[in-house]
Amino acid sequence: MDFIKKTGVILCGGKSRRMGIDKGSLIIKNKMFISYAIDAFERFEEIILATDRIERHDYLEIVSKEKERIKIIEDIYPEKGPISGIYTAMKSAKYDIVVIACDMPFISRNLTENIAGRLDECDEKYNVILFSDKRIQPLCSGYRKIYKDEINRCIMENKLSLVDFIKNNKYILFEETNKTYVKNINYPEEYRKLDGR
Ligand SMILES: Nc1nc2c(ncn2[C@@H]2O[C@H](COP(=O)(O)OP(=O)(O)OP(=O)(O)O)[C@@H](O)[C@H]2O)c(=O)[nH]1
Repeated sequence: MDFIKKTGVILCGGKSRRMGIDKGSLIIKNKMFISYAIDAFERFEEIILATDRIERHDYLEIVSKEKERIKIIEDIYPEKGPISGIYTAMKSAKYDIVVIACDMPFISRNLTENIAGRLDECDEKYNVILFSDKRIQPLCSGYRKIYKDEINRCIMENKLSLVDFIKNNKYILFEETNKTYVKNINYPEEYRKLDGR
């Protein structure tokens, strides 16, 4: 199989305050959320699990051993949210990155691959930002490694909004009408309602 020359990044840090337990370790149809995310990057040459503290997340160690292409990295800046995971991933990624969150169990391989394809097609200064469910989806988008220093500067200045970072730089929108792919599960009630859990 020819691998896609992009780095797939799965954000799996955070506090899970609303859910109460790590969202990546939740199970639907006998499979952990994190495994659905890994499957979405099946054809990517490199996969990064971006977490805040490795020792807190045993299940990440276990799933990372399933494939040689998976590595776990720890946020360089703690307590700064998803932007910190994206920055740390960019620093160690071989390629431009496609980012998804670990709490999107319906994510599709087609979607991640289409975002990767759009990164290849468009000018290399443009991030590729998903527009779905009537809004931009910064946690399911393609980012260029050239913005690493810019993102670092945002974090240093405590400007932690990814939406602001996106809007202050070059981007194109990638539209996806099926909003199910990016549905994320944040609350125990939402999890309980999932079919086949
Ligand atoms: N690497 C990394 N990922 C994060 C961090 N904060 C959140 N995430 C991830 O970003 C995605 C969205 O996170 P949220 O749902 O907004 O935050 P959360 O902390 O997971 O959950 P709440 O505490 O309930 O808001 C999830 O995939 C999280 O795993 C962080 O500080 N570092």
